[in-house]
Amino acid sequence: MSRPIHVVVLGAGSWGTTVASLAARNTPTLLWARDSDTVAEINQNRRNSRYLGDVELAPALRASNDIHEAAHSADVLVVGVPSVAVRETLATIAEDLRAWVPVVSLAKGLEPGTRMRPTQVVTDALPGHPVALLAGPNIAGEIARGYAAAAVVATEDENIATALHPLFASGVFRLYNNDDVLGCELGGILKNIIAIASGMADGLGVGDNTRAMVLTRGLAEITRLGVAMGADPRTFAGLTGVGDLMATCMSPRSRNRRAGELLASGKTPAQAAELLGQVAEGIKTAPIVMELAREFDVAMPICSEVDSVVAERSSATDAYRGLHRMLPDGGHEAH
Ligand SMILES: NC(=O)C1=CN([C@@H]2O[C@H](COP(=O)(O)OP(=O)(O)OC[C@H]3O[C@@H](n4cnc5c(N)ncnc54)[C@H](O)[C@@H]3O)[C@@H](O)[C@H]2O)C=CC1
Ligand SMILES: O=C(CO)COP(=O)(O)O
Repeated sequence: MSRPIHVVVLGAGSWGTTVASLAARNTPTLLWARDSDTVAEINQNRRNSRYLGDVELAPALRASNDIHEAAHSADVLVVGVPSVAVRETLATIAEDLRAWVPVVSLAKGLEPGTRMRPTQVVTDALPGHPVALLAGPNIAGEIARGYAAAAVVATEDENIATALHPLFASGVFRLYNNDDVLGCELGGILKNIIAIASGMADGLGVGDNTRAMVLTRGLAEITRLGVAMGADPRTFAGLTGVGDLMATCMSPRSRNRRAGELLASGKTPAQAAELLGQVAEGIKTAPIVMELAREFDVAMPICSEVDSVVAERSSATDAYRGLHRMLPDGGHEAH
């Protein structure tokens, strides 16, 4: 009988823990957490209360503090740390990982400085390892609680995608394949910025039509940049495009949407990040996306407004000027 595939997940935040718990229902799975209290809580109480409250994790899930031992035991490695930490985390374990172990990226941001997508960073840090992306409308807290969802395994090698499915899928977590890694990854990265705009809209109390306009025009600018960079336009109509945009812009659990609400209430980006206590990738990604917009000569007016707010050049109210409620006398309501 063949030995089961061992999955190792690096990063025990809300999504890394959720994906590890999904995998642990299918195959032996080890979750690396840098915090020893988190390791103890997962192993003893099947909880990661800092990130997932009272959610009960899969009984078979094990956690460890030892990143080297964890990486050494991996047949499949999942990277669940924020985008800014992907390179340094993988550099730590480059010598521990066996040859050809596939690496699955969960991150939805761009690396400051290089402007690389997380799958590009993986290839750079671990040359020779097949790389895949897991993306889609996947708010961690809901999936951890067992609500149904779907995601896309994006990789250029269909055999790898097919081999990964049984490790993560369940009756309520459906997986699809897509070989447009660029389009799938950009959809997940760029929607975070539109979600900040959507949160600002909620915070300012604009109408539902106004918010729908922002989402629809947001999808248009995501697609424009993606196509200019070489992605397939059809990808943006799927789960990793409009699907993830809808979930993130509408969910009260989305950290990016909540960051937008906090900015609308007058908090600075630093205060918003502090209050969230979890990563909202769009805050750091917005200026990098504007560099790409300039390089590819693509108009991205909504991302530009969000970039101005997170750089503290303007306020959320400024960003929504012209989109406020018109009063009977023809004036505009000030927020
Ligand atoms: N939470 C969600 O619903 C989803 C999140 N994602 C993406 O997954 C990635 C991870 O997000 P979350 O788990 O939500 O983040 P989180 O903020 O909940 O947790 C981040 C984890 O990474 C660790 N970490 C942070 N900086 C680190 C560093 N320098 N070195 C090592 N570990 C570090 C933290 O200790 C924590 O365990 C992000 O790129 C996010 O956009 C993708 C889909 C869904
Ligand atoms: O990417 C996500 C859902 O698919 C998570 O969004 P937030 O990071 O805004 O919570």
